[in-house]
Amino acid sequence: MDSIIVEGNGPLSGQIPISGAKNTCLKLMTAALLSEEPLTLTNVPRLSDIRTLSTLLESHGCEVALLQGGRVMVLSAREITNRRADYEIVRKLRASFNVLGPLLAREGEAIVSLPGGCAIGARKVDLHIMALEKLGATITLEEGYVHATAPDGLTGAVIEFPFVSVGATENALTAATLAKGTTVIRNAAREPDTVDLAKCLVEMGAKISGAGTSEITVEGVDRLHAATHQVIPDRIEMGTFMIAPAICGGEVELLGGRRDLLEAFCEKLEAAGIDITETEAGLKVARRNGAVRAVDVTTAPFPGFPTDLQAQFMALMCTAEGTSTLEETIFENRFMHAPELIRMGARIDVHGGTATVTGVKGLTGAPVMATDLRASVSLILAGLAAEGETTVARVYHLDRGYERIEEKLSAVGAKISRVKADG
Ligand SMILES: CC(=O)N[C@H]1[C@@H](OP(=O)(O)OP(=O)(O)OC[C@H]2O[C@@H](n3ccc(=O)[nH]c3=O)[C@H](O)[C@@H]2O)O[C@H](CO)[C@@H](O)[C@@H]1O
Ligand SMILES: C=C(OP(=O)(O)O)C(=O)O
Repeated sequence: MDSIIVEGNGPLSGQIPISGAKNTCLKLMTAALLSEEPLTLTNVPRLSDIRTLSTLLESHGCEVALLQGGRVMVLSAREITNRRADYEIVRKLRASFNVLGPLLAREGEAIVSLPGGCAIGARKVDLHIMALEKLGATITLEEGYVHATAPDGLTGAVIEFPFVSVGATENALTAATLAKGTTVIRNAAREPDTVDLAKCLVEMGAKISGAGTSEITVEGVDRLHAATHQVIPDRIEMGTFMIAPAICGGEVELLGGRRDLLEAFCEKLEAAGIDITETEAGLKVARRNGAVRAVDVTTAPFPGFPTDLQAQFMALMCTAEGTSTLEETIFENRFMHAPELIRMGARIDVHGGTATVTGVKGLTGAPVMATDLRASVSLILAGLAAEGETTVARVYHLDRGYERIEEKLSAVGAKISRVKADG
């Protein structure tokens, strides 16, 4: 397995282009299963998660063609040839569980393995199942697979989630597009990913209103048609790279960056003393002088502070002036980066869902282990701020979600390189 080597860095300067959003693109790809006609996606990120989901879609009979060096993807599901989503693929990423809604809505049956993804908590699927049952599906759990049937099709219903689930909202949304009648999804996720999915479904002919609010209404239609849709910028990649100049000093412009996708995070970064300016090309982030201040953070569904940026923010807080409290409310096991940061000299106490971070004068490079996607990148950020060399092992997690990360960070002056497993 490859490793990444990072050396402590001075100020960064330059531009980083932001790729299309992984978590959005994956859900858009599942929508292709709803129609016999092709869905063309542009601004597709080149990531292993995208390749893994392509393989899964191909296993259902969907043709996946990549154009323009992988930036454009044409998905044609003329015919569904297989309704079973295999454990060997689904275990690799959580989003693959979202083939369930589209397969069930189109075929009246889907057999999908319980998902995997980052080991950051129990990550149940009861809300997905509840939502599809409301739409009239019969669901059983058979040897690790969710078997859903609706031989006469799905029927619109009121689905009320007890708390926000991005994945369950999206499974309900895609399934409801082909259900008979009206579906109302209450306490729906408001994440930009969900809004972009709804937008794409509308472009495919679905009748959806209220996306971006807590109540989404879907009028079922008989069929969806061809569409072309541009994937929104990756707000998590953007937030990650905003931390780089914050932790090293300097000024970096994020090309294609959009503040509206990350308002809560931007406010916390500003409270820590970082300058953020909207430019014509995106967002400029600078730490011109002075130390970073400690700031408390609580993760929450959108528009709150994203759980996917908690690890990176913790890396920043490790060298901030003062003590900060980071509360993780989405996942019960998402502090796996803390022990690794401690190896680099950080002072962190974790109690349940709360981490208390006391800033230290400097971190020191160390060999560390990447445990999940966002944890991996937090170690790279910490490595950029540390004295000496940090080797981050097991970086396959990183390649799931960050496109050409060494290239992008090197371009702004970071000392980062990859050691290939085969030498
Ligand atoms: C609300 C939230 O921030 N969701 C994040 C979550 O989406 P993802 O869709 O993976 O997770 P959910 O939004 O569904 O999960 C939110 C919470 O609900 C729980 N749950 C979920 C479904 C279910 O059927 N039963 C259940 O109990 C989960 O265990 C979790 O504690 O991880 C993604 C990848 O890190 C992030 O991009 C999303 O922003
Ligand atoms: C945790 C993530 O991915 P997954 O849901 O596939 O584990 C992520 O994108 O941060």
